[in-house]
Amino acid sequence: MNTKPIIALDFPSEKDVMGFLAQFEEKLFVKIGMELYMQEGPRIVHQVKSDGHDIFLDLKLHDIPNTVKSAMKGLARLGVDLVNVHAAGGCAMMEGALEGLEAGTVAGGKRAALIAVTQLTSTTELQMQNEQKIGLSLQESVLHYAQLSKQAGLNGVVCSVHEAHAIREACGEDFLRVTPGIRMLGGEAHDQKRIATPDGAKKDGSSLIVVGRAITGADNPVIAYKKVCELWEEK
Ligand SMILES: O=C(O)c1cc(=O)[nH]c(=O)n1[C@@H]1O[C@H](COP(=O)(O)O)[C@@H](O)[C@H]1O
Repeated sequence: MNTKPIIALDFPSEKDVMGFLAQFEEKLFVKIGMELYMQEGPRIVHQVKSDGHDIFLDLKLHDIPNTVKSAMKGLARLGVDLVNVHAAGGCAMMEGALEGLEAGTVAGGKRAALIAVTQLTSTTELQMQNEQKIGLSLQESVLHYAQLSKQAGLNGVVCSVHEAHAIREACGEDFLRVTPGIRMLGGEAHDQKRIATPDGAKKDGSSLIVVGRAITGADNPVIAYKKVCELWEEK
């Protein structure tokens, strides 16, 4: 899989996205998430794909197994590269997602990689214990969800950089550790709680990084992206 930093296209409209992408000369790996997809639907996926970019479609499905299976079957037809669900939906739901993805992938086509969100990078250990009533440490909870996702046959997880190393040890190098919550040194965290720099992510075992506001909110997004790439490439 393409290992370029994934740029989160958290924009409200097609117009904003196209204006943003027009600044770049190279083909990118981008993430289309809820904000954009809820406004523009499958059309924006087709458009970004036809411009030659790789796509992580981040809709974080979380429902009963049958519903997720059917929804994933539909998403598979969009021909994206990476999709996700919430691991909290359970093993049967994740197996359903995989079945749907396989059933919906066109014959001879490449199936999207399927990953599961463990604990959101905006969650702290205290919040997890108080609000979700999970009596584990955050590291243990993330690791548990990673192992459950692996058992269900998924290709990896979304986690923070802080858990990536332990997941690689437990689940193997090929099991993807996709890490959002990426900030430049001293950059504003916004709503993220478990953050790291691109070079920290590389060092600590991320397979892929997801970067939104550090690039999209920069005065010059192309320069910001290049800086992230340099740090990510440096081992
Ligand atoms: O699944 C995700 O992509 C995701 C999971 C997670 O735990 N944390 C997280 O921030 N994300 C997404 O990653 C992006 C991070 O954006 P920034 O905080 O602006 O870099 C957003 O689009 C989030 O929806």
